Amino acid sequence: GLPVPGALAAPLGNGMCPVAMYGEFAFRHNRKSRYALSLTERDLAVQKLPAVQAARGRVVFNLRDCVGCRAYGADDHADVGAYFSAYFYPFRKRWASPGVARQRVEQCFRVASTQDPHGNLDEARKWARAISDGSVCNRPQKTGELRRPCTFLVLLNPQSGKGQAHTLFTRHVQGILQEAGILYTLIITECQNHARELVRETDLSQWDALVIMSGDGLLFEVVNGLMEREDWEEAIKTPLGILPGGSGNALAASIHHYAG
Ligand SMILES: Nc1ncnc2c1ncn2[C@@H]1O[C@H](COP(=O)(O)OP(=O)(O)OP(=O)(O)O)[C@@H](O)[C@H]1O
Repeated sequence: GLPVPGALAAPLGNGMCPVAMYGEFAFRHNRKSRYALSLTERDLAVQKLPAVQAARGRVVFNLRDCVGCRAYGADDHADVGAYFSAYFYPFRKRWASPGVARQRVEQCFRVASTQDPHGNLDEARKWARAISDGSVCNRPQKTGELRRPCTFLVLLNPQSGKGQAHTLFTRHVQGILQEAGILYTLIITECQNHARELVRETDLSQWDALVIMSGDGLLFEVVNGLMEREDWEEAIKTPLGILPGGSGNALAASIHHYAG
């Protein structure tokens, strides 16, 4: 990015945090307009240029709502530009129903400050790293240092609920894991106690978290599997996640409600 221009730094920040990075880019799918990006510890402000009036054409994304950011080169060899995409899930008003829900917003920028594709890619990577780091620092529950890449074991019960867990995973979860840069192994349980036995025997050091996509029953099995291990005292500290795949999903609903 460009050096932070002193005169712009204060108004573009959120008033509390100084601007850590500043750059001017186009959107991936609209190269005509240019946007000023200001990254602070808390948020990413996107200001359409020229900034005629404060707060017009300006959108601020909270890094707490960001699941990840990745950088990549152009598909087209004739394009010297590089790209970075940030994935946000802010609360937005629902369409045609009351209340708010998290909705996906992808912001994809084109870096073309030089004629050198490698230089542009380095710049895009710097932004992607800074935005990803910022999103991790802003998570409500900090679970210590995250290993990169982070690796999950996902246990999915294909029979749970109306038998739609696998479809729901493919349609809604897979993409978010990719956006967050999380590697995962998906195990589809074949019968009762499959997950319990697997968790009892597996080398847990391979996984940063165990994610259950099912109802309460499969989580119950996984907790039992962890407690049946010789190293249960350590094993039970493995972070567990639950994604609603069952019919009731009472536990998933309350955990996600309290986790925001
Ligand atoms: N492939 C499978 N075939 C049959 N049963 C399975 C399979 N995999 C897991 N199970 C068992 O199915 C039981 C019910 O699963 P779970 O509670 O997760 O779903 P559910 O009953 O649909 O959800 P909810 O608790 O929300 O009503 C669990 O005890 C689990 O051991």
